[in-house]
Amino acid sequence: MIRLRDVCFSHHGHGDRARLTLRHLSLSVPQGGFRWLVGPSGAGKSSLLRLLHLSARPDHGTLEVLGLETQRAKRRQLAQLRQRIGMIHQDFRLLPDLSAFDNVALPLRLAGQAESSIQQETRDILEWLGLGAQAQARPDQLSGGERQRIAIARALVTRPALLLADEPTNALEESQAWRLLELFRDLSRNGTTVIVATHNETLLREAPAPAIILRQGALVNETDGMTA
Ligand SMILES: Nc1ncnc2c1ncn2[C@@H]1O[C@H](COP(=O)(O)OP(=O)(O)OP(=O)(O)O)[C@@H](O)[C@H]1O
Repeated sequence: MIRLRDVCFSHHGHGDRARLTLRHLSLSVPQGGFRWLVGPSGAGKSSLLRLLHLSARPDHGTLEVLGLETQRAKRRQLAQLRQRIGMIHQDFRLLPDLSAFDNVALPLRLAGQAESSIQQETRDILEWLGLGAQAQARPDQLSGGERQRIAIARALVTRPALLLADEPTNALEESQAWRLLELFRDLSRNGTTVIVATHNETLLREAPAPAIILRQGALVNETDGMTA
């Protein structure tokens, strides 16, 4: 379960006056729920994903992620919680000096998993995403779509309970985007909460699902089908 009550958030930049980026957001997503996250550029979609990924904290209000109220949680609880969250960043954030394989394996290594199962699971997900042949390539030797699929593999390899995706299809061909969407839906049917920020009109039109709609940091409404 994800629950926000009256959450406000501002970016505190260098010397700039902080501007309210998210305004009094209250919403909830049940475990296993799938939500599109939509709104014009600058509406606050990435900022909301940052809060849910525990990379930033609300200035105000309460934020519950996977049942844990984050403001009351201890540092260790937050670290454990973070290991249950998969995040696909808009700019991929791959480590440039590591191979595709080692980028994907990293969260499993950080979680202290046995090397034999790391090898197996990393190979499996790379194969599934059609990247078996690129396993030893570094990110700068890969295309944009391949890099995006590495970022997707890294987010999925830990089988997260919450998957957050920021524009995960923008470098993908249409057939790959549909395949990814099917995967997200399967994950959600199997109990993973999935929140996908997108501008992809085709996906939104062809795959109606409840949407969290933001405008200028405020929630417009949550719909049960098509987005506004
Ligand atoms: N690191 C930052 N420092 C200061 N302001 C920021 C920072 N990141 C985002 N903002 C501001 O916060 C607001 C919301 O940005 P955010 O990236 O969350 O929007 P978005 O809906 O994800 O946009 P896009 O669709 O273009 O990715 C914008 O006004 C943006 O300029």
